[in-house]
Amino acid sequence: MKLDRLFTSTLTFNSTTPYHQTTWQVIQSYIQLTKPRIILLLLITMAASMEMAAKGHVDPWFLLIALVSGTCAAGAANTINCLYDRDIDFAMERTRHRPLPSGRIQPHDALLFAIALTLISFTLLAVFANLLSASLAMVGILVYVLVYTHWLKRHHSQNIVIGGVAGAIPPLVGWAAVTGDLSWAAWCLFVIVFLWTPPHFWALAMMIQDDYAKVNVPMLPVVAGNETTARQIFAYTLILIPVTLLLGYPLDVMNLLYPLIALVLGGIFVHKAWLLMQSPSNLELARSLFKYSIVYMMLLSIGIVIDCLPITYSALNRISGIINLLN
Ligand code: HEM
Ligand SMILES: CC(C)=CCC/C(C)=C/CC/C(C)=C/COP(=O)(O)OP(=O)(O)O
Repeated sequence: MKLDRLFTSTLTFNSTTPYHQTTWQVIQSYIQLTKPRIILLLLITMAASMEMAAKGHVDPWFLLIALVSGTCAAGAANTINCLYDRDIDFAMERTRHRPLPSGRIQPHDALLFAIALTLISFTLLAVFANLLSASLAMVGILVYVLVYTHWLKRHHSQNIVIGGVAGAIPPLVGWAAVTGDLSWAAWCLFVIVFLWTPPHFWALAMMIQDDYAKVNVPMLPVVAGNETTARQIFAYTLILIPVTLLLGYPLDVMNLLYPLIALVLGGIFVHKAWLLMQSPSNLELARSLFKYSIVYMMLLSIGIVIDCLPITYSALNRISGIINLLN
């Protein structure tokens, strides 16, 4: 597999079919190319990291600029992934209607779009935040494109474990943008997203493994079967819970609310993974786990933000004051 596939305008399918579209349809196609729903969750993890780093005092304009930069970096990474994978995307039912395989966007236009997004992202972060956060965003793009998409996705069943590093980088970008460096707490958030990725993706891969098998992508359920995949999913969710609690103790960057939220959300995650491990061929359980993985990461990040807000801190102080009075 060569990287020059990014620059060739045709592959094994007809990607140059003339396609008539209105301006709004063209805009929609470009937005689709960036996989916007995935970006939203990436941004939520990044925002949580920023609030944690600033103890709930991030300037709203700075937050906005950082999130726009994050959107551009992730959008660029996803666009290049769509460009590289347009042959297998054409062959799979789930992805056949994406802008490149369906011919709504031409490969060279997608490449220019990705380059523009990359430049915007780097410039915004370098100018309004710092060079460390800008460089980390570039590392995110490189890991996703080179390590995951190019080297691992089509060649190794642990592709998404190592490739998951890319999806875990936005919290590092967020923390670095606020503080100019990286602390243990930032790395802890990185590890949380890293450990969350295999259960998130393998649950989905169990449902769509026939598609992956058809295009010879060695996702774990295709290569090792549902039983092994469900066991590995369970192991990752189990390790995830204590790691989420590290933010409370010993890192001490969270108050009391966060550990409670992390325990409840983690308990549900492990329970769902346990049920799947008991019946690995039950794809309804896999679907439920995949959907919950998204809710989990969203609520955990929101939990971090709420816990960091000064208003939560003063409310908790007031409650503990009342409890002390009652005693
Ligand atoms: C290497 C790591 C990852 C892989 C291989 C992966 C793979 C996937 C795939 C194949 C889908 C289905 C997309 C579709 O149907 O078009 C999906 C959905 C999703 N992923 Fe991931 N993912 C990864 C990491 C992440 C990360 C780090 C996040 C955010 C923190 C994330 C958030 C989401 C969300 C929100 C959806 C649902 C999108 C929708 O509603 O259509 N993913 N993921
Ligand atoms: C800081 C920074 C820029 C980080 C980039 C992080 C990033 C874009 C993560 C995306 C993870 C993801 C959606 C993988 C799916 O790819 P896939 O090719 O397996 O999915 P597909 O089969 O749906 O195309």
